[in-house]
Amino acid sequence: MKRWNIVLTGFGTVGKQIVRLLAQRQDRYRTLYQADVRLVGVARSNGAIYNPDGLAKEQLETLAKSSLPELPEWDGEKWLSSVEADVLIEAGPSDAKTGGPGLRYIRQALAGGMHAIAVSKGALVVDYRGLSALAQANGVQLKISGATAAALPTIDLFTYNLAGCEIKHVEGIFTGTTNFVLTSVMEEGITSEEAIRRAQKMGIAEPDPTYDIDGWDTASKIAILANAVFDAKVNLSDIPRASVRDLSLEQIAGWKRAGQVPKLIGTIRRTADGVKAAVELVAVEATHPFARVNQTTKAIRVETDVMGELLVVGGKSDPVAAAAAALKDLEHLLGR
Ligand SMILES: NC(=O)C1=CN([C@@H]2O[C@H](COP(=O)(O)OP(=O)(O)OC[C@H]3O[C@@H](n4cnc5c(N)ncnc54)[C@H](OP(=O)(O)O)[C@@H]3O)[C@@H](O)[C@H]2O)C=CC1
Ligand SMILES: N[C@@H](CC=O)C(=O)O
Repeated sequence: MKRWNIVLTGFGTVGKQIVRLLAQRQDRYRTLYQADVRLVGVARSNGAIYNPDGLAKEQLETLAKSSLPELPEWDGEKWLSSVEADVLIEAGPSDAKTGGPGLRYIRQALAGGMHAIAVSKGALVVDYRGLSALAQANGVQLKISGATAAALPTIDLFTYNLAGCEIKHVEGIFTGTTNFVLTSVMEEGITSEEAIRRAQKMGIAEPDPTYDIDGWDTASKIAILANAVFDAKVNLSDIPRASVRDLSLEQIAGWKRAGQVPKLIGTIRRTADGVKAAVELVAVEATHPFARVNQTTKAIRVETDVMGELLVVGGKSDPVAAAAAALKDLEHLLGR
């Protein structure tokens, strides 16, 4: 039985679900992969716990309950360099400007020979290429399902199911929060502010919901996918974005009168000038397949050269589903 030590950075809404599912699935890992998977370390914003034999339930409960004391001298990178682990799962904040702590943790993990599973997006937005090269140079893997629409298959669809195909065009509903807002204002008649509050309660909106509402979340996901799948060099700042904030009653009434349904759609297309990505607010006709993708559900449509067109609908945004997507990546590592 091979031992797999896991460390987790970020113990918030998704991190807690990762911990719960990891514990629940221990027997599955033993039976299917002959893997003794142990969570040995968990870090929050200003403190962490570590036990090389595996963290006890009580230690995790204490960490979850504690409002950690202010420890300005606590250094997450120093802590990470002191732990022994095979896999880092990064579920801290998504900082798409600098990469935030996630970028430093993932770099450090890969350079030190750990596989990394990213749930946060910032590191990948800022330096997917660098991280991918670092992983390759160190003989480890960088897995990114959680950061690329999580339960909706995107990166795995491209790399496994469509392996060998030329991807010509991608479009999708990649952000559950914005789809929930649009569905709510159209069908329930509530304001976008109220819909955002509900998305926050469900744990799917980003800590600063502006990141979702103004299209940054979708832009981040398509930037990562464009760079990972199309080997492009797309910067977040190059991607034109649309927002679902301040939708007027006239706009909503107009869509309803025309029988159209508004959707925030991310696209990646090959052009003569290279790969282009965009986030647009599109009023699709009622017959369009995206018109029936509602609430927190997401969808992706892909055009390929030889496998035709594919449409995947589902993989709603949800913290448990996001945790499950990260652990799908873990199973791919265990099963190598
Ligand atoms: N929510 C969702 O449905 C999904 C979220 N994601 C991504 O997953 C990530 C986590 O989301 P979510 O759990 O909702 O966010 P939360 O805000 O609930 O949790 C963030 C966690 O990160 C911790 N953290 C902050 N700074 C550091 C640091 N320097 N070192 C270690 N830990 C740190 C926080 O610590 P503390 O507890 O001390 O505050 C907290 O535990 C985000 O990047 C998000 O974009 C991806 C897919 C779906
Ligand atoms: N904020 C995102 C969740 C993670 O990617 C969403 O609403 O889909």
